[in-house]
Amino acid sequence: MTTLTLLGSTGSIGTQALEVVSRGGYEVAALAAGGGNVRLLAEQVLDHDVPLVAVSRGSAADVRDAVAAVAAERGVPAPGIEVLVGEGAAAELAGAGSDVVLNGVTGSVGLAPTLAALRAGSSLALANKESLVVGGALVRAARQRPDQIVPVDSEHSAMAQALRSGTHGEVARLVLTASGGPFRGKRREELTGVTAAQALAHPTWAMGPVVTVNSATLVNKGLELIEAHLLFDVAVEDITVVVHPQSIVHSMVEFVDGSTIAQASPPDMRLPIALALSWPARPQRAVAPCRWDQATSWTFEPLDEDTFRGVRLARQAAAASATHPAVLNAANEECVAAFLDGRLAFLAITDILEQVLAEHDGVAAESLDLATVHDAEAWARRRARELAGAR
Ligand SMILES: NC(=O)C1=CN([C@@H]2O[C@H](COP(=O)(O)OP(=O)(O)OC[C@H]3O[C@@H](n4cnc5c(N)ncnc54)[C@H](OP(=O)(O)O)[C@@H]3O)[C@@H](O)[C@H]2O)C=CC1
Ligand SMILES: CC(=O)[C@@H](O)[C@H](O)COP(=O)(O)O
Ligand SMILES: [Mn+2]
Repeated sequence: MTTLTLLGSTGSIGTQALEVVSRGGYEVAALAAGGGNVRLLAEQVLDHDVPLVAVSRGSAADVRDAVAAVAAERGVPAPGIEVLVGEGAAAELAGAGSDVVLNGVTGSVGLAPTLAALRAGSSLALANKESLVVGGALVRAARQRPDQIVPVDSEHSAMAQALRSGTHGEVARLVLTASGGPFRGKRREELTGVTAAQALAHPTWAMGPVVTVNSATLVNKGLELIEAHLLFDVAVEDITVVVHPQSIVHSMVEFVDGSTIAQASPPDMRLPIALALSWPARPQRAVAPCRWDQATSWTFEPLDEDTFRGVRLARQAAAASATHPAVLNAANEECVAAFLDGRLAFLAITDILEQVLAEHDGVAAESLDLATVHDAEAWARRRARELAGAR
């Protein structure tokens, strides 16, 4: 049995990971969540017989009471569980050592658990792209072996699979596909008054709110561009973004001989999750493969970078300094929270990111440490809040 520590268990990635786990072969050693949904967490504890739980907010009593309530409803005795509480609790779990740690937390709060899992020697199934983007060279340096980080993000899972077709020196470029989000085809002036509900209506994926808004601004694709650069050691100039509205080709690798290798499957995160858990082996049970007995068409189109500036901003951040990517992400987290609260207009998100990036005094890679990253993030969050408040 492979032991699994699952961070962000109550979210979109977390719940789908537990569906994969239910197919067998894994022992869930520990679960971490924010504490916003202790009822679901308690159900997961009982469903998967989990002895250890962490929550960043709330109390151990809240979790134990919820477990006792669910156990009573099911007519079973409440299991004794260990509960860790606080902002450092997820990292403590990640550092305790499991065969695999799946980081499915949202936001740069995932950085400490990512570093802890790598230092503990666990295989890190990484959905939390923010930790890699923010930590950059620090995360890469924490790896104890080159393949210790296994991507869960659908595009990077696709690239990792396609990269098996050649050597690093044979790669001409990575082709990162984007759905285009709910506003694909719209011009900038048509996006002035769009609401959070409209931005949350993703055309192909059902995901948590932050990554869904990031898909709408194309900031998700910008973060994924930096993620691909860091994971696969390919220059950002050699990564092309192409819009593929069907979300079936999850990304591609073009090799020096002109061959392009693509990975295709219907938009269902259970496949990249299952693959990340069993990597480098393939899961033995298929997750919803493509139907080849029905007419279908896949289309590809260039990204309108003047309307959707998330990718361009990420390219600028990656080129500017070692801390600009962390600043981009931190400012974006603040702007997305304000947008979801109805305090900020959709178009203002990338306007503010552009300004915060331009104002940041970057730090060179040689001087990068965790404190520097945290300082840069704290500055970016303050500045983004000021700019959002002034609008
Ligand atoms: N959803 C998807 O299909 C995809 C997601 N990703 C990436 O995966 C990550 C997770 O996304 P998604 O599942 O959509 O997000 P959700 O918002 O659905 O879930 C986030 C999870 O993180 C938990 N959490 C929040 N803060 C903390 C904390 N401090 N410590 C521990 N757990 C915490 C939440 O707990 P609580 O419920 O208690 O608040 C919840 O379980 C993101 O980085 C996203 O970009 C990548 C590709 C696809
Ligand atoms: C499922 C997944 O990996 C998401 O990150 C997805 O990429 C979002 O879709 P977009 O292509 O619209 O950003
Ligand atoms: Mn993705």
